[in-house]
Amino acid sequence: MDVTEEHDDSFGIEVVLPDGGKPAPCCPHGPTLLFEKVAKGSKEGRRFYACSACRDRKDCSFFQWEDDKVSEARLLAREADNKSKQPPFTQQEYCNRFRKFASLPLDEKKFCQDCQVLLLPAELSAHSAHRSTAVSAAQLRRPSVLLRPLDNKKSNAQYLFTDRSAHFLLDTLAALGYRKVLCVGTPRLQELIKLRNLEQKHEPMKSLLLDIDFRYAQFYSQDEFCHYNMFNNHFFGGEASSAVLKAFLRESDGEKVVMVADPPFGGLVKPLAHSFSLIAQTWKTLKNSSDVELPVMWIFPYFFEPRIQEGLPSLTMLDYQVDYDNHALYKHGKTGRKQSPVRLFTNISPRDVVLPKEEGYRFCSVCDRYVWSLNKHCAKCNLCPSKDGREWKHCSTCGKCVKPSWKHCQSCGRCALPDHPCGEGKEGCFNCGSLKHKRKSCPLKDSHRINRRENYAPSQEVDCSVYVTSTVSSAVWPQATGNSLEFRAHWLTLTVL
Ligand SMILES: C[S@@+](CC[C@H](N)C(=O)[O-])C[C@H]1O[C@@H](n2cnc3c(N)ncnc32)[C@H](O)[C@@H]1O
Ligand SMILES: [Zn+2]
Ligand SMILES: [Zn+2]
Ligand SMILES: [Zn+2]
Ligand SMILES: [Zn+2]
Ligand SMILES: [Zn+2]
Ligand SMILES: [Zn+2]
Repeated sequence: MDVTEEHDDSFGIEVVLPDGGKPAPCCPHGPTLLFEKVAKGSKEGRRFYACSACRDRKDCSFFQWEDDKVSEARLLAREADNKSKQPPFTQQEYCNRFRKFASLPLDEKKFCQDCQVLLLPAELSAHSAHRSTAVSAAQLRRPSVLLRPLDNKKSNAQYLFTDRSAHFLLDTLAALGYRKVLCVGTPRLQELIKLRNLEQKHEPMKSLLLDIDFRYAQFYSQDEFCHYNMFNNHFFGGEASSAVLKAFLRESDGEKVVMVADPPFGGLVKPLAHSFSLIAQTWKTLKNSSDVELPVMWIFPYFFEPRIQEGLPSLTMLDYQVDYDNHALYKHGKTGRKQSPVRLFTNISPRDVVLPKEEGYRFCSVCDRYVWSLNKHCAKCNLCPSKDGREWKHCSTCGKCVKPSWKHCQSCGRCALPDHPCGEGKEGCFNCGSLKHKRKSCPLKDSHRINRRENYAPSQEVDCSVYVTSTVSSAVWPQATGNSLEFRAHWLTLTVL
């Protein structure tokens, strides 16, 4: 059966986190993740391994049932294939190349746009038929501008911060006294930190970039970049590379560490939370203290709040809207549905993260945090209720605030979109929306999924940009295609035989 039908709710797919038992087979992206396909009505589902990093089989086709017997020959072929897909140079070699490149005269500094590499003089002839550009000293310090953003939406989704968001993050972290920033999938933040140090106006900050995009390895030294996969906490450079992280996390000189992660938005929350916990655990062990937590900022769409809090309960969602240069659809300052859905989730005390007044944020003294201008405090709920940036309204029958587009429906006994499939049980399942069964027999009833009843992800309402697919709640970054929003579900595009 080819499982590309996201509406098929007769089964669900969950990630089974590694428990230290049998090691998972590896694809070119490190250890694969174990998934469990749970069919309707059955307790135990069939398990299979698939790539942790790629949600499209075109990018990584690894598939293996957990109970498959894999022949020696196939294992060898797999190993050879994995090796052939690794970067052409080691981090050490990239550093040596960078040093040589930096010492070249300006007119010999060339970057091949086709191959996305800095070229040394001896390599020029091999790239003579390719498009290449000159590289100024300023460009060399801004790799995120020089490199073409990976637009592979299903795997890398390289959306780069606007100056507004990057500077807000940087200024906030500096003001909070952090001197070491662990940049997980945030290359632009890392380069701004380095540029800020060059200004010599502030106390210098250290940064370490962990990213799967090894093109960044060309620009950084060994203690500034690790080729890393955040879905399985895999260091492609092995022990030497994870030792770099360990050294960075050590606060021996009193320099406070903070981790900032901006994973691809379609990524599964559970493995991400697991990797981040492992990093936090390493930090804790080094600190030799059990009652402190590594300060974290996880940047992700608001509708993942329940999932993130399930994985990392100490994180709180802030109202700040993070926006991106190369994402035309969501920009700060727009209203209604055009606002960016991306927020900060942090264990830093919300009252300490001062959101810019000039952009319309204000402090709510009751909630003890900064909120967006349209997020009005509701005296009845005793909180600032809005999640999506629009002004929510209180429904006295439901006893809570709801989205502005919702109306109270007498027959459903709750607020919903005016054109919702009305009447519980009359038109399919109220839990997941399927027309094939009723709520009582919903196979997803007890699973940890975003419930349609909640204010987050009613699949009828397009504006929340989320598409709930069985147990895998896949948030999907809507792609602007003309006037319509194309929703990309993921993970279920895996072919399950
Ligand atoms: C949404 S972008 C964030 C970029 C960030 N906003 C910035 O401006 O620096 C996601 C980043 O995560 C990286 N990434 C994607 N998949 C990854 C993975 N499996 N492991 C580590 N990094 C990954 C991408 O290369 C990209 O840099
Ligand atoms: Zn893979
Ligand atoms: Zn080339
Ligand atoms: Zn409030
Ligand atoms: Zn209310
Ligand atoms: Zn209501
Ligand atoms: Zn109704």
